[in-house]
Amino acid sequence: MDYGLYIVTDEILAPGCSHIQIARESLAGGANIIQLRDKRRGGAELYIIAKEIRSLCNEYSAGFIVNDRLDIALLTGADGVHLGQDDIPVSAVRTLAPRPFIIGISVGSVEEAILAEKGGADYLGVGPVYPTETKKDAGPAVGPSLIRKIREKTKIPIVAIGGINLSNTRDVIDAGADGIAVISAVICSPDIKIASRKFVQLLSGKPSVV
Ligand SMILES: Cc1ncc(COP(=O)(O)OP(=O)(O)O)c(N)n1
Ligand SMILES: Cc1nc(C(=O)O)sc1CCOP(=O)(O)O
Ligand SMILES: [Mg+2]
Repeated sequence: MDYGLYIVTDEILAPGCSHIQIARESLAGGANIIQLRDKRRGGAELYIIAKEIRSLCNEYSAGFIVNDRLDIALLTGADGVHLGQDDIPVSAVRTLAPRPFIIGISVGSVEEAILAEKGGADYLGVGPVYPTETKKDAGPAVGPSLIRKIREKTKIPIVAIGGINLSNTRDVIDAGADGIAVISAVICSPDIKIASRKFVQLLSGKPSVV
């Protein structure tokens, strides 16, 4: 899985723009992974949305991850689920979802990262790297130095999240992140496709032409 540009959907930050529209525009701009993240909708609606995003991701050969909802991920053929520290333990999820199903875990310390890797996680969501308004309970920013420390102690891919923008992307990649998970810097921009493309170009080392 290429973790490069990992877009997390959020309809609250983008009034009038649905998860599906966010996914479609981000994919057209070159996003590698879409994570469906919705704390409000029930399973019936999420199931329909997730199925649609699954097929969009297939069109672009991109990965599809569902936040929190293992049931929705499994039922819609998602590539994986993203879990927080308080969610079902990875060892339990594995009994229902063997590899190649991907399990991503949020971590905010070296200790959590080591435990997540030992427990069988496939990647680590490290954050919040920078201050963010998007997730109020994310805790204090850990900075790129934590990515460097986690890189030294673990082997599985690291996805940096929290306050990632075009100006700090280089720093988190240089610190050892395999990808960046972005919400507001893409979703709150006037054009999601163009914003995604700028990140992709930055990650590929090419100068931005848009
Ligand atoms: C890639 C990635 N990393 C971290 C998170 C945060 O997940 P979690 O801690 O479960 O918090 P919520 O997103 O559920 O509020 C993530 N979603 N994606
Ligand atoms: C969903 C999420 N998880 C975080 C964590 O630290 O685990 S920070 C975060 C929000 C990221 O949004 P933005 O790109 O707008 O800062
Ligand atoms: Mg969660």
